[in-house]
Amino acid sequence: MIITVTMNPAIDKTVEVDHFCPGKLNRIGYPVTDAGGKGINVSKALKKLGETSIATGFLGKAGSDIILDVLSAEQIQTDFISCEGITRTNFKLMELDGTLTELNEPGMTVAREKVEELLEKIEQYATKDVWFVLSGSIPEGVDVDIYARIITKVHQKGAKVFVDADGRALIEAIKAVPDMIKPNEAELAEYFGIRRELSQEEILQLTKRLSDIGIETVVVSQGSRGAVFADAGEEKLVYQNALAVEVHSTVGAGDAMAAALVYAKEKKLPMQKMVQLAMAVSAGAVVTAGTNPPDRETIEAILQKFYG
Ligand SMILES: Nc1ncnc2c1ncn2[C@@H]1O[C@H](COP(=O)(O)OP(=O)(O)O)[C@@H](O)[C@H]1O
Ligand SMILES: O=P(O)(O)OC[C@H]1O[C@](O)(COP(=O)(O)O)[C@@H](O)[C@@H]1O
Repeated sequence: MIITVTMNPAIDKTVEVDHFCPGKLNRIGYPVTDAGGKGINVSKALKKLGETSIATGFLGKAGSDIILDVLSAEQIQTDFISCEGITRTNFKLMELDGTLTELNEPGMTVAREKVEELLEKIEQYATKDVWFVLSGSIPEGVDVDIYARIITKVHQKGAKVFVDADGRALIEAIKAVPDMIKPNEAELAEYFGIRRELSQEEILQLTKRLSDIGIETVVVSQGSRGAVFADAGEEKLVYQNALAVEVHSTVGAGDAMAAALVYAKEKKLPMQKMVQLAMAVSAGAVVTAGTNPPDRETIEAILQKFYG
């Protein structure tokens, strides 16, 4: 069983523009509106892979219907805690050359008792057959070490944890040694306090350093440059080029990759299959408009084309 936890869901509005001109009037077409937030995207991508999950976390009362309607239409089980406030809207501008500009709102403020409610809920779900997906930013009112607290609690019950976060939340989560993480290049650099672009050699070295902490699977995604995979069962790091596909929207590509990774772990697939699935599902998300994950046919077609 996979439980996705989204502390800060979002209604994503993605718009494709030829070229975005900062400081100028930019007229846009109709945006694609999606139910987003990292864990929610993972649940949606898992569904396309034929895997069920339960989506939990916090939802701001205003705007929650948009997210709940989408998840219900996709037959994804939900168990959110309703909070006062507005579910945020995040704006994404996709340019023809593949540049993505994101404007993410901070989200609602969560009351202390709601945090305790969520922790209790999560503890009840935790058994040795469960993978938790802790993904995305932490809203106001929630301590930044919440992911670390959850990891420690559910590990005691034998559950496994995947974390996709940035900044302080990632630093704290890593202290509790999750089972799998997927930082992107920028998050990797930030974690190690490096304020410049990393060379490929450095990315490999830093991936290895994270793996040496004891995190079973470390994947560093590098956008159009591909990804590096480190798995405790394997001696070598694996680097994969991104698959050459037509780019429509890179929003949600990281979450699609996260879904493929957790799916592969849950199904105990060998590393090579995990790598191929992660590359194909994330490439599929890039081909698909807006935040949405690729459908099954798109994934199968990409797997067939690139891996035979
Ligand atoms: N332009 C692209 N072409 C092909 N694949 C891509 C492209 N951008 C992203 N991907 C795929 O999606 C994965 C995740 O993208 P990335 O941007 O690194 O994640 P995040 O959204 O978490 O920052 C990449 O490792 C790659 O497999
Ligand atoms: O919680 P955060 O870090 O603000 O991220 C939320 C945003 O990330 C997304 O989940 C997309 O993430 P990726 O592009 O990394 O897959 C959007 O749906 C959402 O707007």
